Amino acid sequence: MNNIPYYGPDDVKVSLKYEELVSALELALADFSKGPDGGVSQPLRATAVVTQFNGFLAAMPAYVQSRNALACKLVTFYPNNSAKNIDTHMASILLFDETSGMPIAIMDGEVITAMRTAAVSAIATKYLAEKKEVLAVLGSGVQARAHIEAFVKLFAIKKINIWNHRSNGAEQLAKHVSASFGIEVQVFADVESCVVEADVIIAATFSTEPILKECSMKPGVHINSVGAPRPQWQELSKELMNNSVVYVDSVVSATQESGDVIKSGAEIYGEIGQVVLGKKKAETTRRTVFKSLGLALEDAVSARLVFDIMEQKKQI
Ligand SMILES: NC(=O)C1=CN([C@@H]2O[C@H](COP(=O)(O)OP(=O)(O)OC[C@H]3O[C@@H](n4cnc5c(N)ncnc54)[C@H](O)[C@@H]3O)[C@@H](O)[C@H]2O)C=CC1
Ligand SMILES: O=C(O)C1=NCCCC1
Repeated sequence: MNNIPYYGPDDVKVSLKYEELVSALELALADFSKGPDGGVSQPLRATAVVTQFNGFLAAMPAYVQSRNALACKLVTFYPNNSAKNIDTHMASILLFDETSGMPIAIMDGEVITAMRTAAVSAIATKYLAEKKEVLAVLGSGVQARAHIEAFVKLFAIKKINIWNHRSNGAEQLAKHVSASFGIEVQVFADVESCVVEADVIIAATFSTEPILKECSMKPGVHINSVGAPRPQWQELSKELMNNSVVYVDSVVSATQESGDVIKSGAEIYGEIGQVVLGKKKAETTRRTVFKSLGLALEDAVSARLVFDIMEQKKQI
């Protein structure tokens, strides 16, 4: 592993553009949902649990043939870090040459994790949301911010509603959004008022209990839920899950990792890759939930994009 390049968070930020990420990930998710013929190899992530510190270390390897992307992300998530002002997620990605297995780059995985998760929610939203003007965001951390940045870039968002269980987090995010994008932003003290007029809802919290429950929502509202990535954790209620058409990134991941799916017993209608392929209907008039667990293939494709762009820059 001598002399392989390291790409830090700033390199990743300048390399990745949401439009390009969405196109690349849409095709890779479709490849994944083709099954064995799709050229994607991705085992369920292996997670070590550090019980006494409420911490997790996950290994996420994947190969995506159509993108020449072979990589493994190592990611820790420690929900209690926020009280200590330390990042709750830390990640590194090792990229390999697919022909020889030789490591070719190591890079920051935190920016990639934020951007690719938001990009995948945007793909689900593109297909499943009838309207995309009013966005309700539950949570005010890294994912909430990345989702707002991606959605403002990709859709004609007119208003953003924010709720967080600690109101100062929501206030801070609202200030950032208003200063950066000049869009109307409102902070809400309760989830119900935050979501009532929304076309699209993002749930991106570290909650382990349902925070979004049955309440007054637009009939065709689309919900992206990216939190609750453990089998015992939930951020959506059982009733909400059972009264929605549920799409996932991976049936294997959702049925083994998602408390929202496992504890509700809700039926999964299909994978978002099957929607991209036209094999499952994109429901837009009924309420839809996209349950995202996060897939290693998303990291591999993103890391390969960063590598190719950084290599091109060296040639100039
Ligand atoms: N689906 C995917 O691909 C990915 C999912 N995630 C998950 O998304 C969620 C958010 O991640 P980040 O924004 O990076 O984390 P973060 O630590 O930056 O933000 C967490 C947010 O949840 C809030 N929160 C904490 N405890 C809560 C509680 N008990 N009830 C309600 N809200 C609470 C915090 O105030 C904060 O707004 C986490 O569950 C994380 O593991 C993270 C990366 C990728
Ligand atoms: O996909 C990821 O990366 C993660 N997903 C959920 C937990 C934290 C990391």
